[in-house]
Amino acid sequence: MATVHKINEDLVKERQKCTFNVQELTYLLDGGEEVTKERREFENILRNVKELQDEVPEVYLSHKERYENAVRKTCILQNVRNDFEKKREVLSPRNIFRAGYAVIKDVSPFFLHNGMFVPTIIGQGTPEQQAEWLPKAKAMAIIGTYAQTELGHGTFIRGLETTATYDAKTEEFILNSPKVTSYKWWPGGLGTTVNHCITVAQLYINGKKYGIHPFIVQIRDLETHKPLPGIKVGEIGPKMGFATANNGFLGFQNFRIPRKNMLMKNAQVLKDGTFVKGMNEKLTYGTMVMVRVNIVSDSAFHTAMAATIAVRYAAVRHQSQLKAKEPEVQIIDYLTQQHKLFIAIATSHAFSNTYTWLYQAYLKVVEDLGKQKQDHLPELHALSCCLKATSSRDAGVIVEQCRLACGGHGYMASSNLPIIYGYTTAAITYEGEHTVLLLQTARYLMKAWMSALEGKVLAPSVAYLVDWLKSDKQRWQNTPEVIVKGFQHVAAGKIKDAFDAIQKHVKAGKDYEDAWNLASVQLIKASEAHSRAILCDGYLRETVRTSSSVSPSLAKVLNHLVQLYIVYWTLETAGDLLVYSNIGKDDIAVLKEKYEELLALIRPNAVGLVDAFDISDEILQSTLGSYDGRVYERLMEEAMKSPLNKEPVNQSFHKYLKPFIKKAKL
Ligand SMILES: CC/C=C\C/C=C\C/C=C\C/C=C\C/C=C\C/C=C\CC/C=C/C(=O)SCCNC(=O)CCNC(=O)[C@H](O)C(C)(C)COP(=O)(O)OP(=O)(O)OC[C@H]1O[C@@H](n2cnc3c(N)ncnc32)[C@H](O)[C@@H]1OP(=O)(O)O
Ligand SMILES: Cc1cc2nc3c(=O)[nH]c(=O)nc-3n(C[C@H](O)[C@H](O)[C@H](O)COP(=O)(O)OP(=O)(O)OC[C@H]3O[C@@H](n4cnc5c(N)ncnc54)[C@H](O)[C@@H]3O)c2cc1C
Repeated sequence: MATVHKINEDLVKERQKCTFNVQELTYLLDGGEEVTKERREFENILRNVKELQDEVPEVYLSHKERYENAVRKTCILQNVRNDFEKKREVLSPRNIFRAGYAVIKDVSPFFLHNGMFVPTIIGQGTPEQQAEWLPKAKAMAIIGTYAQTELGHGTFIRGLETTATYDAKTEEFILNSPKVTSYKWWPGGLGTTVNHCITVAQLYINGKKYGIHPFIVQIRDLETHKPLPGIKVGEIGPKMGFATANNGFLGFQNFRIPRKNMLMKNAQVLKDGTFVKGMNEKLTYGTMVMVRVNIVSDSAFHTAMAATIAVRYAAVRHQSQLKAKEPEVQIIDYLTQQHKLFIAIATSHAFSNTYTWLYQAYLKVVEDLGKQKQDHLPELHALSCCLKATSSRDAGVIVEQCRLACGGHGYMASSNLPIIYGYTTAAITYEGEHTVLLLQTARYLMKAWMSALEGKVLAPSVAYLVDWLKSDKQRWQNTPEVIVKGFQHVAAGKIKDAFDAIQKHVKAGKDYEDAWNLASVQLIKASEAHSRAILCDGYLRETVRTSSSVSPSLAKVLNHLVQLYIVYWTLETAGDLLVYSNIGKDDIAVLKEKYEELLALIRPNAVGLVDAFDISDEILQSTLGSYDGRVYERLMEEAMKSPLNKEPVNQSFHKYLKPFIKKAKL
């Protein structure tokens, strides 16, 4: 039977101070009591699967052992999930995603199967293709990944070099990787796990190029798992993080696949080689849009994990004295510590709220596309690009800030902060590199600005440009609503500046493309400002909306958090607000005080707020962040698991140190 330990006294006191019902907030964050119950039930089942407990912590395993262990546990997880879903509803993707952390600790080698392979079959396959592959993929009779990026190209996907040449005689495509730069590079699970993949390749028919399209390709024998003839596949080696994601490379040599393996929901190739264009060639990029939306949710979760670890640790840790002769204080009582940590809690809420409406917008576009309507696609693309870029970047900064807030112990692998950082920082690059996505949104913003100048009606997310053109002289007030308008003014001002900069370069004789490049620092700043305005506006609206349906005590805390978020970003971007809005120096001084007041208001609820994320110890995997606060005991227990502590004298002493010391001359 597991030993039950006493909860750290500081944490007990912190929990007594909490002014709201933690459970109520958990239900709200999960999206309802039923979702929480389902999640806890599944997590409880996993907790009791003995084979999922590691005897040796993963960090001490070799690269190979770590991968093999991850595959072993992923298979168990999948079986437990299948059994669970036989009896009940299908688990929500968010609940699966969270539970995965309790099992794999790093990134699952099946991550891309569920995250992109299955969604691409759904999003890009015809009903017949779905009928053929979906049941097998969902049951994991076939395991796949999404192979798009190549050694030579990740961002500029129109430049991909893998070719799929149609042979009308045999009704097949012939896949080839003509150069080393055309090898697929990065896909998760590709290394040694999957037997299928979606390959994105340049389509050629009768010598003519028709752009990139997705193909479903079997790459390994289903029985022996050996690469099929014409396939060269392997793992790319260790990375900064993603240790068990099993990222791989893949090359083709005259590898033939049947015509039906081109996913043809959009464009099609008929038997005789006739190419039929789709409604919009960018629909081929659909899976990426979906994942970018999901990354906003991932960012919320990673921020919540880091906040939970760092806030609990800050409540348990005592260091230095505020006043001489008084006991050392909990480090959470230093205002600078609160400044580092409470924004982490608020940021997670901001991203969760944003994800809620962004996901709805995504579903609406998918529904519209089913009816051949694509009016809202450009707006969704622009929103998903800048919100993915900003949320992943902010999450990376916040996780690192939480690590630093834990002092030396934050640097321990057993704090789990390094692994969480490895994950969040990767998301800044994958699924569309940060700058590149901001520039995609900037394209949309430049067009929106033109339309605003022409007096056209704009999409809701950029409608503030019209308001700004009509009257930008709103009297400043230090209320969240007016501050959000201020962020919109900053965005509008930066959009105008970037637009004018392009025009200036064009008037001076530059090509539009060169002018764009010359203005691109301003363009990304405009995109960032737009993103911040969207985040603050959406977070505020959602909080106002939910506040009416929760208890007054919870509504009050939610209101403190959203205000903190908005005031924090006002102070961070005060220079921009001074340039582009009517805020004055005196308003900033008032807001500094307001910020300090908000830190004080949140202080008694800090532990309650992270408890409400309801991230179990098995998922957190942190010596510093566990629910019971046994920080020092856990640090010592984990240290004792080091293989170097298993023997009193390590053999290297006899082999090297002893002769070395003996030789040393005094
Ligand atoms: C509290 C929270 C709790 C829990 C959290 C939990 C849960 C979440 C739940 C589930 C999560 C589960 C899983 C996560 C998901 C999966 C795993 C994630 C990651 C895995 C690892 C990573 C995988 C990858 O990286 S895959 C590869 C990704 N690659 C890229 O992203 C490439 C980036 N490049 C591009 O996209 C394009 O090249 C481009 C930069 C967009 C440029 O394309 P192109 O040259 O063709 O286009 P132009 O720039 O010329 O623009 C022309 C025109 O097209 C418009 N356009 C472009 N793209 C799109 C689009 N996608 N849709 C619509 N329109 C588009 C563009 O705007 C231009 O329009 P205009 O001409 O009008 O201006
Ligand atoms: C952990 C991880 C997992 C991944 N998993 C997968 C996967 O499963 N499947 C898959 O297909 N891919 C995957 N990728 C690849 C990933 O999608 C790409 O690395 C990413 O899209 C960035 O492309 P790149 O590497 O070509 O960067 P590059 O485009 O070469 O970027 C290098 C620099 O050039 C700049 N740059 C490039 N183009 C422009 C431009 N037009 N304007 C201004 N600046 C520019 C960038 O801002 C950046 O600073 C993964 C990557 C990582 C790190």
